[in-house]
Amino acid sequence: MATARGLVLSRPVTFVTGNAKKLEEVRAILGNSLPFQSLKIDLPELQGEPEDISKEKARMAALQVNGPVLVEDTCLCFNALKGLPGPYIKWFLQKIGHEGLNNLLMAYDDKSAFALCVFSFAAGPDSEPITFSGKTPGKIVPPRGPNDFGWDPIFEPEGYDQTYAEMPKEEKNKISHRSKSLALLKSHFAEAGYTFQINNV
Ligand SMILES: O=P(O)(O)OP(=O)(O)OP(=O)(O)OC[C@H]1O[C@@H](n2cnc3c(O)ncnc32)[C@H](O)[C@@H]1O
Ligand SMILES: [Mg+2]
Repeated sequence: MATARGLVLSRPVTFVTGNAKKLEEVRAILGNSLPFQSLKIDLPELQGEPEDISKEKARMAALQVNGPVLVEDTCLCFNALKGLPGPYIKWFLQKIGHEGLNNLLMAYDDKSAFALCVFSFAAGPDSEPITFSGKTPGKIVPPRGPNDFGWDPIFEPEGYDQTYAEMPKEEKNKISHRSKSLALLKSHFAEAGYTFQINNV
């Protein structure tokens, strides 16, 4: 529905993810600024360019939810490997672990990498998703810090001497790929004048 102020979403946005740690971070970063509910579905792992993957995830999620959805896809890209593992990091991590990921770079001096998070928002199953990409540069190091979220122990963001895993959560959330992407999403929602009517649900 369009109003003088912009678009009214009559249903809350559903963040669809199978990853509890992502959800935890998204909740911490968004706080009360953008009301959403969450739904735990493991959407298919797709191939291709990060933005296309994220958009396709949003289309699939919007069909399942039949309403406004938010999804994200996260990549870890090694510069020496021309961006790989990229969107395939989940399988690489699962199969070869932190040590194997370090070993992939053994033949190269360049250990630089970047974390990339691409959020997609679709207003419904018939709407074209829009994407918001956040990127944090860093380097791949032998694991340090608690092993409770993916590749956090082997990613040391540029300008820091701690890995994501060693940083206090609030610190990671200030500089992370995820928070940068969510900052863009928030400004888009503010500019588009989306209004939420979550009390009516
Ligand atoms: O259901 P979805 O949202 O897809 O959740 P997922 O766990 O399948 O996530 P991805 O497909 O985006 O794959 C990204 C991989 O990177 C991991 N990951 C994502 N964000 C991370 C972060 O901020 N720090 C460390 N690891 C992260 C995540 O656990 C996966 O193994
Ligand atoms: Mg996934």
